[in-house]
Amino acid sequence: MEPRTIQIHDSEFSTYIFEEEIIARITMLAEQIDKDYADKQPLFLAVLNGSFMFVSDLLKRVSIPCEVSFIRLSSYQDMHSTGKVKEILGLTEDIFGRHVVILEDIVDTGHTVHGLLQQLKEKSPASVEVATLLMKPDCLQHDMKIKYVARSIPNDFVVGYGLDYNGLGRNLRDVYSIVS
Ligand SMILES: O=P(O)(O)OC[C@H]1O[C@H](OP(=O)(O)OP(=O)(O)O)[C@H](O)[C@@H]1O
Ligand SMILES: Nc1nc2[nH]cnc2c(=O)[nH]1
Repeated sequence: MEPRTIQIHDSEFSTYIFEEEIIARITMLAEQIDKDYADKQPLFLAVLNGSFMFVSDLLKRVSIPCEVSFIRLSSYQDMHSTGKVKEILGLTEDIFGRHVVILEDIVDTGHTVHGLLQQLKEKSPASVEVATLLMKPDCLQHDMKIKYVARSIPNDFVVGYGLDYNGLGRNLRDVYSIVS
């Protein structure tokens, strides 16, 4: 496949993970989830916005009975200045006793997923795991295990396949990495 370079806002990006590889990796992830969650009827919780393409391509390939729901996380400053805390918006399901799988496009510092895991665990699910398209292991700032990772990447800013740069780039079929 021919590499392509694009401009988004003030920055240049180059093709990094092509659609074919993305789909192949997602297919493997779906097979693993099918095995691990057979007879468990998991509830997939997709974290918007960035996860929308990943969620669509993953769940088309998951064949066990399952449910899916979409949540957003609103950021606000904690009163005690411990950093950003994120409140879950749109979680209407009762997750008590359920097998929950969080779906993310990327785990970078891990702040988002870590905060979400803490809040979900307070609601006593039977289990909670995370499935992410991309992960930057060198950036992770929390001691946590991400069970399902389609692709690990270095610490470079990426766009495409749901991920944006200041609002643009989510519609790209491939993942692009920053050049300059
Ligand atoms: O591991 P972290 O450092 O917390 O970064 C990962 C988060 O960043 C992105 O979301 P963003 O807040 O950009 O919102 P979006 O999904 O609407 O683009 C991504 O979708 C993850 O939720
Ligand atoms: N678009 C985008 N969003 C992110 N959120 C956390 N890391 C990233 C990244 O590399 N790209």
